[in-house]
Amino acid sequence: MTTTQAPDMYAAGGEHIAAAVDLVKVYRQGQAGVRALDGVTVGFAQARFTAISGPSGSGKSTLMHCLAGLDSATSGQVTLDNTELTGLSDRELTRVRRDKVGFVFQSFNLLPQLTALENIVLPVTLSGRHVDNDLLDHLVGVLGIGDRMSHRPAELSGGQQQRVALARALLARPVVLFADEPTGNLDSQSGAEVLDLLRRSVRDLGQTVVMVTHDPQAAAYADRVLFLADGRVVDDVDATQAPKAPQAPQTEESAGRAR
Ligand SMILES: Nc1ncnc2c1ncn2[C@@H]1O[C@H](COP(=O)(O)OP(=O)(O)OP(=O)(O)O)[C@@H](O)[C@H]1O
Repeated sequence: MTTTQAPDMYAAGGEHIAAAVDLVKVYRQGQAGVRALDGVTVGFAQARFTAISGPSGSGKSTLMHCLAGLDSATSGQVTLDNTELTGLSDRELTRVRRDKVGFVFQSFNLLPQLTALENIVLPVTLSGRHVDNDLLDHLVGVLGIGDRMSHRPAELSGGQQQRVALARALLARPVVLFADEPTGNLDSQSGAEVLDLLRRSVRDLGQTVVMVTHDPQAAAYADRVLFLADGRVVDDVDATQAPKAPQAPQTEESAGRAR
């Protein structure tokens, strides 16, 4: 296990596709302030799967929102694909989010009136780009949703809806795909499948993925796990080097199956 907080390793830009330097976020609450991020310096390498983990209220979502240009920091720097987000206007931030960022949320966020296929292609067509049909076919095949393309979200299971959301995010070829508790609304089987698909997008498509999760089993799918506590990075584990990251404790039943 390696604990790293050295700012020079995580200087903005360089080999990192996304980075935060000395990021502070204070939410004002009347006279008081909540220091949700307290000087976070971290970089994310391309084509890696990073989980941001930590207890409730530790700042995971706030960090993700600042990295993705959904929220602005109180101080510090965020860079995404060599663009410094700090200081951009709302309009410029909207463009960065549209062109460079993909999202997968716990709640799927599909448009209910549209079919699965229409949901998947919507962001690309809205941004005036043409749909890469080869990539679309590939994603639909890998995600196993080919026979669901004409269904509306209400006619799909939670796992299928999250696969549609994943296809929608990946089709746009985002610089970084941010996933916020993507398995939070799924049963464990569907959740494991979605996590495996995220991992495959990193391996097969070279996608960079940053996932917020409080679930150690979900975090175990990542190459790297950042742990936050009280708005600070308290541990940074390279899971490709370390012994396999936290697994569910073995039950009598699973031990029996393994025997
Ligand atoms: N809009 C807001 N206004 C005021 N305080 C906020 C706001 N958003 C978050 N906070 C506070 O900032 C801190 C960090 O919140 P954040 O949502 O980033 O944590 P988290 O680790 O994602 O938590 P969880 O796992 O429960 O989602 C918490 O103390 C939270 O109450």
